Amino acid sequence: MPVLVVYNPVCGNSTAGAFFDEHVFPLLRSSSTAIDEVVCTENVGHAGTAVISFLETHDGDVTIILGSGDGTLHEIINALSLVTLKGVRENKPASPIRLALVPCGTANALYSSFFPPDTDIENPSYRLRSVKAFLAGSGAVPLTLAFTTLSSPPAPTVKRPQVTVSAVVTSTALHASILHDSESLRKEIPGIDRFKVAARNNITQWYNSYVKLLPIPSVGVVQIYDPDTNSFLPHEDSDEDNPIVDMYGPFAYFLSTVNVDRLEPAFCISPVACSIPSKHPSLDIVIVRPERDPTFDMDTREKRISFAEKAGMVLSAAYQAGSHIKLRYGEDGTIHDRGRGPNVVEYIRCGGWEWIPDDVDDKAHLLCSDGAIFNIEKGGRAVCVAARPAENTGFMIYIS
Ligand SMILES: Nc1ncnc2c1ncn2[C@@H]1O[C@H](COP(=O)(O)OP(=O)(O)OP(=O)(O)O)[C@@H](O)[C@H]1O
Repeated sequence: MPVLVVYNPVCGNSTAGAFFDEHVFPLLRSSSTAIDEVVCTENVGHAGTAVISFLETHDGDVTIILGSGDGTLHEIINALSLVTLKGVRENKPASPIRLALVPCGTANALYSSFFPPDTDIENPSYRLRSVKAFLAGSGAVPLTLAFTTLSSPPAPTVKRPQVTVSAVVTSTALHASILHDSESLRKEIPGIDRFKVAARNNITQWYNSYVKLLPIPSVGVVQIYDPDTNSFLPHEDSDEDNPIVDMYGPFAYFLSTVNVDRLEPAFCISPVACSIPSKHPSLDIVIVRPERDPTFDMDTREKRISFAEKAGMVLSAAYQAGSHIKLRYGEDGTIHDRGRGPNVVEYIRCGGWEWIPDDVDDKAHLLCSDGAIFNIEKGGRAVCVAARPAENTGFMIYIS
């Protein structure tokens, strides 16, 4: 099986090169694994072009040993989704790409979801688990992908919509604003603390949008998580005759995941994604709408400032093993982890969603796909749908 090594020297704290020299290459040498090519990425987009040219010159099922964060994998997936392969693969059926991940990025959401940390995340033996699974001939699990189409408003000349593919997260609202702002903090704060700084700067913001939740095709309805029974139930507004759920803002938080239950080793934002795995390709969505607060009366600056404390509690609880999904409002609007009041978080499992931002709300037009930021055109919309490529195609991750 052809083996390609790709690592990003500037991801995370810029130590991927040293980690490969000290740990990954010696491990591969000790197991006499033949490496066909090594690529140290030189610029944005290089990982995608390098993988395409490797595939066009090497036949058969390929393994990539990838030292990066989630963003570099995102680049590879998106580069491949845009090309028709030539060379040795011209007119050949697609074959799967198997990945051994080496976490070298800032957040490493995919790695820490497949390998929930039970030790120091800097420990080399923790970081080499996926490579060791590959060397041991273990199985690889297929990734579900989220395809988001960003459409322009209707116009006399039709513009081709933009498509982005996520393997981790597709979000709008607070999370998209955090990722948008945190990029400019990368040099100053190379670690995950830059996300916390960006969160503090955006926490009073609300986002006006109209949302449609689409059913999981094989299930027929949109589902909602019920903390009392720790299970998914049909959403009260979704049945087989009318499965689509209409939802109105303002939204404080709107984030969907595939494949992962966390976005950082300890930030378990969609905790049941892994503890109650979906049998079908689907998205887990975490939504916070301030209007569910029993004390909400109108959207004022004061209300946004006082609600920011509650939004902060939700995010803090996500760091406590994902306990935000159990939070409820008391009658006076205070938040508790018990009681019978409305759930603070609406935790949805569905086949897809549409986000149609209010024209006058600029920040509601931001969309994040695995850290890459997009702007939805005024009058346009974003439609995100989950899919799992057919067996023997797509991307697979070696796990132990
Ligand atoms: N030589 C390079 N110089 C500058 N940027 C690069 C280079 N090689 C790759 N990149 C870019 O680095 C960006 C960051 O990589 P990546 O997302 O993998 O790491 P991260 O952001 O630190 O981690 P995570 O996504 O897990 O938070 C990618 O968008 C990639 O295009």
